[in-house]
Amino acid sequence: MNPPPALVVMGVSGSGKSTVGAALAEALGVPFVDADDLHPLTNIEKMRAGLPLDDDDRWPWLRAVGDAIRAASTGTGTGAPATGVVVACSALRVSYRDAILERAPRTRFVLLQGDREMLLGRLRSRTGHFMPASLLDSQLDALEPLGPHEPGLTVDAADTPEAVIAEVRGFLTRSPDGPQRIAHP
Ligand SMILES: Nc1ncnc2c1ncn2[C@@H]1O[C@H](COP(=O)(O)OP(=O)(O)O)[C@@H](O)[C@H]1O
Ligand SMILES: O=C(O)[C@H](O)[C@@H](O)[C@H](O)[C@H](O)COP(=O)(O)O
Repeated sequence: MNPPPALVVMGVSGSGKSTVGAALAEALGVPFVDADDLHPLTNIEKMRAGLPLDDDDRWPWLRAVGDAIRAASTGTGTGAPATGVVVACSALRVSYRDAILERAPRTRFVLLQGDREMLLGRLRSRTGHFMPASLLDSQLDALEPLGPHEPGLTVDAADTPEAVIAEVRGFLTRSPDGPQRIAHP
């Protein structure tokens, strides 16, 4: 049997990746990985200083994210059985998602899409995080929505985590196996 697919909960800063991703992993009974924890310190310091990351900053990080997904979802290198995994990762551009798919081909993406005002409100009231609200616009500029040929689904970032979990469960039931390409609205 194929191992369960990996899910990447993606979107701009403040869209709820960490919150929804952790709740989704718990609901599905699989491990959760926050890609924020895979950034090199130089990336964290750059964002903390209010500077957006560029491709050179992101490629090594995305490779590490892809490797972590492959390891967790197949058990490779961990000695653990394949369990599936949920990862919170911005994965803003198609090319970034392709880089993840190269390493972990059965990954599906869950894009949390929200409007700027809501996201800004969330970031301004979030405390204890390195990412300043001033970087939101650079994130929205970089974001490329999921295309019709990408595997995954787009959901409303304003929904409750429970509602997103229900949508993802429905999606997994409709396409339980393999890297199907799902049409997006
Ligand atoms: N679905 C949601 N509804 C209401 N608030 C949320 C939701 N998801 C996240 N939040 C809140 O918004 C802020 C940003 O969420 P977070 O998960 O850190 O986003 P991201 O990981 O995408 O940057 C946090 O303060 C979090 O509590
Ligand atoms: O590609 C990037 O520019 C960063 O990875 C960024 O998108 C990511 O969102 C940060 O890690 C901020 O953390 P939060 O998304 O948790 O705010």
